[in-house]
Amino acid sequence: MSNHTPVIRTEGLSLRFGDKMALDNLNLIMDPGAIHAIVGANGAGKSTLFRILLGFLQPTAGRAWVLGRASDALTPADRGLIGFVNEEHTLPSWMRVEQLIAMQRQHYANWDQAIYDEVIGHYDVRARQRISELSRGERAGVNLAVNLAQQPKLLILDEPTLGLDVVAKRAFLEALLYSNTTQSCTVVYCSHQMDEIERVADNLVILERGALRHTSPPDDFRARVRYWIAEMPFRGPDPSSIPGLLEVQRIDGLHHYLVLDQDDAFALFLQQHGARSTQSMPVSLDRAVNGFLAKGHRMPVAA
Ligand SMILES: Nc1ncnc2c1ncn2[C@@H]1O[C@H](COP(=O)(O)OP(=O)(O)OP(=O)(O)O)[C@@H](O)[C@H]1O
Repeated sequence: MSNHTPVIRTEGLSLRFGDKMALDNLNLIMDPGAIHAIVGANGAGKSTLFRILLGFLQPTAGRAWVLGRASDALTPADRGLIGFVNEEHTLPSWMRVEQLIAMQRQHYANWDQAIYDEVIGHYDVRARQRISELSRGERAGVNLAVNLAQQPKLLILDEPTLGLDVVAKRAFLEALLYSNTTQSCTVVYCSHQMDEIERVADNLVILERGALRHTSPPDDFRARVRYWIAEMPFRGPDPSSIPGLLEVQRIDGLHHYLVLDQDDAFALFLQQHGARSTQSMPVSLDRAVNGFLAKGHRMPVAA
């Protein structure tokens, strides 16, 4: 694999469960050496994508490559270069931490004890403790430390901080961000927590109902969404006629609009519909992504 080979590539990747498309003609390229965040509403297809990439599921159509290899032809050596952490932090509960480390060290040729020690330094975990005795946050820490110490080329983190408190979340993110491993590996980070995405991601990938809706640095996506407030004595334009509309609210006689891909011409549009004054402001990534995803959310079909 050359330095420029995408770490993950999919072409027309589709997976159908009955009449539901979990992945729908997904074309994705993830370059090496960055932290890519994948976001999408529940059911958008994120876990399905990971299961295909790891070779656990076969697509209905299309193909996927991981580290330059077809995902259905990964060798044990390829798998040794891929780390995977999900929210369950499944580790052998009966083992002591030191036994787990000894086992991993034997199994992974690239094991780097200094990386393990550095990452676990963010946690108060004793080598003699059994995995079953660890708190959820500590188990997440051991899981991350073990995965980073294996020095993977690709590390997939699927909602790794789910169920962790604020302190444990912070420890997890700091351990991840300040680890030397992440300088040399590609991380795919999947989360619903936009504050985490904002902190870690170089690249933002938005999935909606199994299809790719956007990919760019997070700030570029944030810049696509703006918040407008218009003072409008009348009813205002029909929402279906408002370009790029994601959300509309009327608060104290002011009309609030969240819109996608609208430049200053949007002020003119509002003025033409009776706005006496208009004001626009940027939004947080959380607001931008959630407004975007809420717009595409399925509504019940009217009877
Ligand atoms: N084994 C299965 N059988 C039938 N449908 C499935 C199966 N696995 C997933 N699906 C469907 O495929 C879609 C994608 O599911 P997936 O778990 O990949 O979503 P997700 O983006 O990971 O969601 P979440 O954020 O809730 O974890 C969903 O609509 C889900 O109902």
